[in-house]
Amino acid sequence: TGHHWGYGKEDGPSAWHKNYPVAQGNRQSPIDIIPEEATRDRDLGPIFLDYDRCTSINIANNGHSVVVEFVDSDDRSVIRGGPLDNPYRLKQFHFHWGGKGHDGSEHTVGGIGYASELHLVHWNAVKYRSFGDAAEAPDGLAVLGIFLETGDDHRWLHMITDALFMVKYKGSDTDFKGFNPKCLLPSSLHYWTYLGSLTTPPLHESVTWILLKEPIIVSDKQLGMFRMLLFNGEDEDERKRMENNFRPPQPLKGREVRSSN
Ligand SMILES: NS(=O)(=O)N=C1NCCCN1
Ligand SMILES: [Zn+2]
Repeated sequence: TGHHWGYGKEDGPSAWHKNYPVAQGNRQSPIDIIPEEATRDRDLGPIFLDYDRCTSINIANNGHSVVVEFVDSDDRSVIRGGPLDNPYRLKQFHFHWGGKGHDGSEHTVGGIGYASELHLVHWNAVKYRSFGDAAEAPDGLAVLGIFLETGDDHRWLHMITDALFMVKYKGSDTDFKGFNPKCLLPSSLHYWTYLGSLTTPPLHESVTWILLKEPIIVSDKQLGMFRMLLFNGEDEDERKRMENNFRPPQPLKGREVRSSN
C-alpha cells in the first residue's frame, strides 16, 4: 500500500515523478550551487543555532537513511536569523552518502559533489501547528545542509557510527539520548541559501535551504560504517546495502542563490 520509493533503478529519483508529480516542479532540490553566480545580499545576516537545550530521543533506520529524532514540542532547539523570519524547531537530522570511493552528497558546488551530506531538518512552529502542516507550506521548513569530506577521523561522529549496528535493518530504532548536533558543525557558519524542496518523496516545495560553505572532515572508515546499514527489513530475503541514497541536482528554473556575507 502507499507509494514505495527508493534509490534503485526502478523506484529511484528518475521514477519518483510518477507518484509525486511535483518532482518536476519549479523549486525542486537539490541543486548545483555555482558560487560565482550567488548574490551577495547585504541584508542577509548570520544564522544562529540555539541547540544547547536540544533533546535527542532515538536513532532509527527508516529504509532510506539513518535519522536522529529530537523533542520538538517546544522551542528548546531552534535555528534562526539569516533568511528566516521566525525561529524553526529542530526535528531530526539524517545523512545521504555514496558507494565506496564515490560521492554521495545531494547538492553539488561548481559541479563537484562531496562524499556525504548531513541534513538538519527544522519546522516553523510559529506559523504552523505540526511538522506535517509545515512540510506542506512554502515557508514551513528550513534544512541546514553540511557537506562531509573524507580525511581524518571526525572526533565526535563515532558517537553516531558506534550506534549504527543497532539500526542495521529498516524499521529498527534505539535510544539515542544526550547527543548535541553542535559537535557536527564546521568552524564557519557562512552559507548559501535558496528556496527549494524536500529531496525525498513527497518532495514538498516547502524548504528554505541553508548550506554551509565549509565541509566537515570525516574518515573513509567512519563513512564506511554507514554502508553497513541495509535498505531492507530483517524479514526480507534480499539484503540491499544502504548507499547512494541521494537525489541528483535538479533544474534551477531561474531561482536566485544568495550568499551570506
Ligand atoms: N532530504 S530532506 O530534504 O531533508 N527530505 C526529508 N524528507 C522527509 C522529512 C525530512 N526530510
Ligand atoms: Zn536529506
